[in-house]
Amino acid sequence: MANQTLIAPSILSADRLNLQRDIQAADAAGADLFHIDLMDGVFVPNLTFGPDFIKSINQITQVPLDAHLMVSTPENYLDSVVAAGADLINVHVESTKHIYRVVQRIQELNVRAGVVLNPGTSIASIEPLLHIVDNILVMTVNPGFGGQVFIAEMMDKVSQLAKLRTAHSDYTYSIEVDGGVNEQTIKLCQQAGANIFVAGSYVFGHDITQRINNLKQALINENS
Ligand SMILES: O=C(CO)[C@@H](O)[C@H](O)COP(=O)(O)O
Repeated sequence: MANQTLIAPSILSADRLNLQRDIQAADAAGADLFHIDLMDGVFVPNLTFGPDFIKSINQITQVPLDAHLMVSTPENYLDSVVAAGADLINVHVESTKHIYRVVQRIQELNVRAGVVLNPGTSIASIEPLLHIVDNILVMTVNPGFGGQVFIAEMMDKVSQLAKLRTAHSDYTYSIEVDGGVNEQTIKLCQQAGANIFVAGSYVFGHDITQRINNLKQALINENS
């Protein structure tokens, strides 16, 4: 996962009444990772899924699962999210008083640990974590809702993180982007140095196979 290019459809935008259909369509279309947003209505003004939901998804797909915890006190959910089958857990810096301990705990549970930077959160806030984290998720919208407009200014943050990783041999994190990713913005994200691309409303509610192919094609064309 560290340097692999991964397309991660965000389940938030899937059809709730036809979740299995949408997830299996994305799986068949070559989704590399499913991004699952857990929101508690406190850390962000929206409510979504809990650990049981991750468990259900894990039963219908072999695709690895990326749990994005938009909850206060994420330490309360780590064990159950891991037991449910998450392969990567992303935690917001502001959501806990003990972000270093949370990262360590996720890794003790043998799961990849990521930290999330909101648009208003600086790289400096995670500087002490850069040598231990497995992933950094750069939010390219404000967290809480699908279908928002991509904030292009966040590309500076992505390129700084990529440069820091090149400059430090002990930094091994992958760089994930989330919010407003489509066949155009994905190219900007890749140019800046991201390798995991979350896309919700661009993929779901449309021809899922076509949309995932478009994203993959945009990356191939960008490379050639
Ligand atoms: O974390 C979030 C929203 O807070 C995302 O994962 C959204 O699900 C992305 O949706 P789009 O911006 O791609 O529609």
